[in-house]
Amino acid sequence: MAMRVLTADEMRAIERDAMERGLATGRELMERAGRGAVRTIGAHWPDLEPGGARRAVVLCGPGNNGGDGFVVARHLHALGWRCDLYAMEGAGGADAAAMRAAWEPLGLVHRLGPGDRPSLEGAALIVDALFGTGLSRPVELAAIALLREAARADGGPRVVALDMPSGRCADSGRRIGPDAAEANLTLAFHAPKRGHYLGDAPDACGALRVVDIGLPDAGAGLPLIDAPRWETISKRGGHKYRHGHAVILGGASGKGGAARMAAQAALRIGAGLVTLVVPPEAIVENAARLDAVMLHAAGDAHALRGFLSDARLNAVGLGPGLGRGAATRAWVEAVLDGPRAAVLDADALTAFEDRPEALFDLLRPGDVLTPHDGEFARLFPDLALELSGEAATGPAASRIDAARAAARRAGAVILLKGPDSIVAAPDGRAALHAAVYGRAVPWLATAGAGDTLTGMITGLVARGLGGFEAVSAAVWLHVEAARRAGPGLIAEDIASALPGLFRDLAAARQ
Ligand SMILES: NC(=O)C1=CN([C@@H]2O[C@H](COP(=O)(O)OP(=O)(O)OC[C@H]3O[C@@H](n4cnc5c(N)ncnc54)[C@H](OP(=O)(O)O)[C@@H]3O)[C@@H](O)[C@H]2O)[C@@H](O)CC1
Ligand SMILES: [K+]
Repeated sequence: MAMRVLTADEMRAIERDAMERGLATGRELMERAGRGAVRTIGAHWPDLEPGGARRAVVLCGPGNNGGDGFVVARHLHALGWRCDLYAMEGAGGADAAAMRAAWEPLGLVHRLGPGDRPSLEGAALIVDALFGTGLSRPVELAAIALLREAARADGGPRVVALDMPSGRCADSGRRIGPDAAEANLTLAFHAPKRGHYLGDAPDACGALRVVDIGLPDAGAGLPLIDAPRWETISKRGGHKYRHGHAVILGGASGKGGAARMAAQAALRIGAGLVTLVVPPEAIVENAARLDAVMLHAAGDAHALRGFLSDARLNAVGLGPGLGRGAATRAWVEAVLDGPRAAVLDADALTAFEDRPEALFDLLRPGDVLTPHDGEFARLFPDLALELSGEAATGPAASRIDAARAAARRAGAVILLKGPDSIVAAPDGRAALHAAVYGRAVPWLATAGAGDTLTGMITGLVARGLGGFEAVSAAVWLHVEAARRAGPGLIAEDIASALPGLFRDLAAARQ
């Protein structure tokens, strides 16, 4: 089953359900969280394990995250650590109070006030147990800057955050207010939260590990996109016409590279045939550069409509290298007026920035839009605005909320691209693809990578996958191919890496 990411509300519901069913008390869960955290810290940093005269500074907040901190301190103490506890004043619940009481015979608890910066002298570890899923407003503590500086420094104490780096929203990954902590290791209790994967939060989290606290997997949350099932992308015999005919539209002479890369990617992902349709004057250039991809000339939208009336064509991808003018709008209208599913990217989106509703009126539920953040902001300025800057209260609106709202409004599948890509369908389905932590591919930020992805999605739609399924498969394969190619990658390498990737996926299945 796909790994799932939770909101704070979903996490609370899982805890509540387990408690109501008598599976565990809140205190038992807190004990498991703290004990599991210490075990995971030891596994992640084995050089810290032997204990000895190590010093840890533990910062505890007023809620249950702070309660976890007292449990961590007690278990570190049992391993021979000297722990200095700093706790905020506050209401706190009964469980957190009980964990504080269990710590108190073992050592002092200093009061942590807004301006306090605890000494880190001789410390090997700092535990951020200030705020987790309950963060509701900006944090005003000098200790936050201390955590951030320590996480960024080389050679100082290592920072471990319990559940979230304090000041980051568990639902959106955004900072609540201007100040948020950073960590070298973040420990998510029971399951990762959405906020661990979104925006710049992965940088703030450092590494991410999940700590099992013995709660059942209720299947709640948003799926994290994993490898597509081999059956969905493999070919089981049949001639080329059985595997779909993808069409990519290309632009003027001299600007054809983007569409050519999309066309080649559509072929590599397994479309039986791919035709690149270009203005007549661009035929010579493209004929000199393409062999397996077929070419067709269309001088205007009328000619395009005529070509697309061929019932054997299955899907059309357009946008890369088309230009932003009225001609592109006319091509988009011609495509959306016909029966083929469309994948719209780049200039096909930007051409409608003045009147996005005109585009939305034409879209059908199986069509796909693949905006990056800039293109998204042009089509959905109000949704993008909600995501800009820091949030004032938690939980804050997230890229997932924005992509879902955009899919509903557009009436089509949306792929909001980034290291954290969101796919959302107008029927409410959504999934997250995370190219962060161990799957980070910073070298994928290169010219043509998006055009290649457009081609891969178009190819899969031509082969018969629905828009949502095609995007989910393509986005994973795209990153995996880029990981194979490695640093130094140029966009052409992505499609070239697909055969090796397919070979390994097929082998893994046997
Ligand atoms: N329940 C369980 O059994 C388990 C829970 N677990 C742990 O509990 C964590 C969630 O605990 P939580 O719900 O108590 O929230 P938490 O993040 O500690 O903060 C809430 C407190 O902070 C306060 N507050 C908020 N923002 C503030 C600010 N800016 N500045 C100052 N105060 C602020 C807020 O006050 P309020 O907003 O109500 O005024 C409230 O008092 C979760 O992340 C995990 O670590 C695990 O042990 C597994 C078992
Ligand atoms: K924390």
